[in-house]
Amino acid sequence: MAELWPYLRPHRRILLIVAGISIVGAALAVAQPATVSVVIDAVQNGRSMGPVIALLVGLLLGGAIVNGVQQFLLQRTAEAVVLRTRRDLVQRMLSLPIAEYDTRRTGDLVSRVGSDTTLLRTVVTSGLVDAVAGSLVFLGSAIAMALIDPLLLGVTLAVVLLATLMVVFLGRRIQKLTLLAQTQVGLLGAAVARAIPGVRTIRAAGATARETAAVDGIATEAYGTGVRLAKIAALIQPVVGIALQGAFIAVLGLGGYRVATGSMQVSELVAFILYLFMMIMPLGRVFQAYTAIQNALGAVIRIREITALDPESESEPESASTDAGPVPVDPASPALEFRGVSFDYDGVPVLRGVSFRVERGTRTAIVGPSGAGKSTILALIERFYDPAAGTIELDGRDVRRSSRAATRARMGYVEQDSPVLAGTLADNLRLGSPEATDEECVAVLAAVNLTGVLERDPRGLAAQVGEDGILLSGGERQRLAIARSLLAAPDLLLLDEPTASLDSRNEVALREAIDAVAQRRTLVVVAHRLATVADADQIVVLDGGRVRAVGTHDELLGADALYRELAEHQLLV
Ligand SMILES: Nc1ncnc2c1ncn2[C@@H]1O[C@H](COP(=O)(O)OP(=O)(O)OP(=O)(O)O)[C@@H](O)[C@H]1O
Repeated sequence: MAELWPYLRPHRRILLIVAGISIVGAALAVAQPATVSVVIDAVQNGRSMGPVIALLVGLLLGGAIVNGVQQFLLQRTAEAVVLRTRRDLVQRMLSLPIAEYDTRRTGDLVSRVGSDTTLLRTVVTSGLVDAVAGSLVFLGSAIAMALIDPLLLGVTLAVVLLATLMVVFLGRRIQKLTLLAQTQVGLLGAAVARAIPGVRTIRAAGATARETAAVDGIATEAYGTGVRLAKIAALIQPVVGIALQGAFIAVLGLGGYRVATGSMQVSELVAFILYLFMMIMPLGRVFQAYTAIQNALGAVIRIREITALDPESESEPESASTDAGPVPVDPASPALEFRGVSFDYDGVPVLRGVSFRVERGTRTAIVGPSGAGKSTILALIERFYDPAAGTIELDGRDVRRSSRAATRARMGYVEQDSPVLAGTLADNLRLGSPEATDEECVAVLAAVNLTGVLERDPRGLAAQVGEDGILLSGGERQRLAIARSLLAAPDLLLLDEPTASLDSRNEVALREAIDAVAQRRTLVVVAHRLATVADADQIVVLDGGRVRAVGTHDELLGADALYRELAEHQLLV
């Protein structure tokens, strides 16, 4: 319960109310056998039965109504528990440090939000409150039974204890197996999430059958675990059944003997047997509750694995005024400066002592062989990761002295390969500037030569771009992302050129889009095509994580062998 309490705590008031209602329901139920006993006595002694029967009907009806209200409140609370857990989970999932997403599998994360949270529902509906009410009914019945015949009660409790021990033993196994089953559902999600975006590659490689078999294999394993769970859950019902029957037979035999010898009244035996049912029926529910809790605990382990992770840390701004307004900018300071920056991905060195300056309003290109660390430089400026050594300054100020949100708000960033999200053109444009008007959206699309995309679909801005923007070409995706940055009008734009080769028309369109954004702002482009950067104010040549040379195209052609080689490959000389 200690593990589950944090999820139930926000709903404790309504749960308390439901527990109160269920106690009323339990009291109404406990009163029924006693009333039946009074009816039997009345029949035996020829007294009037009218009022007692009316009372019995009232108890039955009242019990049914209370039960209905309780069920509704419980279901509603259960949904609220799931909603809150999903909210917390998604909020944490989207704010983890970027490095966390490098190693986690999307499908598995999705299944935690969808499937694991659902298991919390049953704790509330079939579990918790029933356990409280069930225990009370159990206690009430036990007291009533003790008053009627303590010996018969002793026999009953011995049987019940045996059943409880077995259920507790089985419950432990249920928790372990649920965790395994949910992990397998996560793996299944991950396998599907891998296959769907890669479906073109899989189809082209003729690997559809093998991929299907791989997913099928995981689904079959999940089935196997489900069956093992079902076997254990199936054992619980018969255990409770045997307890009921065993206790019933023992009580009937012993009680019948005592009635025959005259040491017990028939009405007492009938009432005792009714209490016996009343005691053991909720026991079935208490056991079910115990199973549901064990079940949920398996899922909670997976939910907590994410919610226990620290979100991306916020640097302490130097003073309260830092985030309150724009930072006073020293006009002499460069827009961006790297000073001896080194960085590792999980111990693998990627950047070593990188230093360069980017003056305000200029265009800087970063070039170098594949894997040199170019994209990593942009990731560090965006503060997706922090350097292991050295500093990065924006407007003469160490970025670690401002909050990440404030730093990011001052720049635009266009990712290399998937800078577009599923949804419409308008959704993508308004991602960073939700208040932009349709006219502004159309204008930025024109600025990056995307009017054609707007016109070819009658839905215009409401046209869908497909998963990861698959309905657009590589160049169009990049230009749409550039248009998005234009809308937010940042001072500094970081642009990671697409690695995919573009046809010459798209390349010209992309270059024009870059020219459009370069006006009135500082631009840092990771360039894979030197044609895009030949007219940059400065070019930083990166090789093996180190800066080899910095200069203009013409300077570098003469001074740097690697740059010259890259340029020759691209027929620029
Ligand atoms: N998230 C990551 N986790 C671990 N290693 C990474 C990660 N991203 C990149 N790397 C590694 O860091 C090195 C530099 O990668 P980076 O993407 O910065 O290179 P790049 O110069 O932009 O290459 P390209 O021109 O091919 O895009 C590569 O060896 C790459 O394998």
